[in-house]
Amino acid sequence: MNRLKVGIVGATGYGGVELIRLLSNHPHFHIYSVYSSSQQHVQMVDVYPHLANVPYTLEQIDPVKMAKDVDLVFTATPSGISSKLVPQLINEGLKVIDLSGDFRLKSEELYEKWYKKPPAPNQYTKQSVYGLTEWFGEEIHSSSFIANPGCYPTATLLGLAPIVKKKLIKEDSIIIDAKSGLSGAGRSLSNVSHYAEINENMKIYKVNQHQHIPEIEQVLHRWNEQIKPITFSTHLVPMTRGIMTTIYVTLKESIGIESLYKLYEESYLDAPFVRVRKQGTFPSTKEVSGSNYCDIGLTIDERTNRMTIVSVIDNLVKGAAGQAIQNANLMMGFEQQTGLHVLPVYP
Ligand SMILES: NC(=O)C1=CN([C@@H]2O[C@H](COP(=O)(O)OP(=O)(O)OC[C@H]3O[C@@H](n4cnc5c(N)ncnc54)[C@H](OP(=O)(O)O)[C@@H]3O)[C@@H](O)[C@H]2O)C=CC1
Ligand SMILES: CC(=O)N[C@@H](CCC(=O)OP(=O)(O)O)C(=O)O
Repeated sequence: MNRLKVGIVGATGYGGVELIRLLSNHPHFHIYSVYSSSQQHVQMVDVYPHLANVPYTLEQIDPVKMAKDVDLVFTATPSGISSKLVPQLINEGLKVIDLSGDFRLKSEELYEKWYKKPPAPNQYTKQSVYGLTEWFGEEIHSSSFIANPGCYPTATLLGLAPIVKKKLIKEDSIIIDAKSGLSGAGRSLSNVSHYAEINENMKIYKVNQHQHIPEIEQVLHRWNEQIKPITFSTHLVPMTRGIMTTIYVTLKESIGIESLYKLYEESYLDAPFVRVRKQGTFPSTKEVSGSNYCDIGLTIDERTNRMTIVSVIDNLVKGAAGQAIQNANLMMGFEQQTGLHVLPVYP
């Protein structure tokens, strides 16, 4: 079988370089071109010395030429850039998986409010399918344009889906306490990601203003219209990769822990990348690092009737490049695991 030719825009960033790592093992996708807005005719090895044996040279972003060269493009570009670039790629007939937040929110007002940027043209946002693979697989399969989910929403929504869909929780009770490693902020340096600022430190940021709040609420409403606004806090922790979301919800009625485990296990029976942990155990970020897994642990506090759900992912894999490839697999009719059979890197 001829391999499908794919292109990567933003290959010099963390999402892009993770796409290169994972696609290098893919039996059906072949990285044909990598593109950059700032560096052309530069070899990838000169940007990333760890890619010493990778032959790619950065090319100019030219939608017309791209459409002649490749079948599918991953855009690992910042929000505000994808909104302008992706429509050009779609107009050229390319299939697109966009890793940014530009096409995830269906409401232009919400995008402007939370991203503080002009929204993408509505006709393209309407076409996009939200790529939370485990729950929207059928739509993804019949789509040619995916808005790949944010990293925090991926961990949060996979943790909440079974109980929200079954309407088991009080609708105004969702609190999400989330932590991320530094690579979640991308490759460009800021004061926040300065070693001296983050080493042996922990910081809360974007308090009640995080752009992933409306993304999470949009999906929760698809599952249960009665869900009320969530409380969602994000923290930077001194590690390179990983996201942990600790989610608190109040149950409407008391439910045995055995029944909850049964619900989660049944919900993810056909989801090879979601691992519901054994009762009484909780996942840590290192236990999924470098892999496409989302690991979930659960418990109920019988004194308060509150449930605690812990969901961990690698932000660059299941939170970005891995899920993007999982979606590309479904879109092209391959098994979702194709090319993603990697165990976590431990320790
Ligand atoms: N890091 C993460 O964990 C996650 C990131 N995302 C999203 O994925 C996208 C990429 O993130 P990430 O890789 O971390 O970011 P980085 O900052 O590491 O890389 C982004 C890349 O975008 C390219 N770029 C910048 N400006 C332009 C432009 N005007 N036109 C075309 N390309 C441009 C740059 O490459 P060049 O200069 O070579 O063009 C840059 O290397 C973002 O939208 C991010 O929000 C989503 C989930 C998780
Ligand atoms: C650690 C860190 O800074 N993480 C980033 C994740 C950004 C991201 O992925 O943005 P979009 O999903 O909106 O594209 C943040 O919290 O803003």
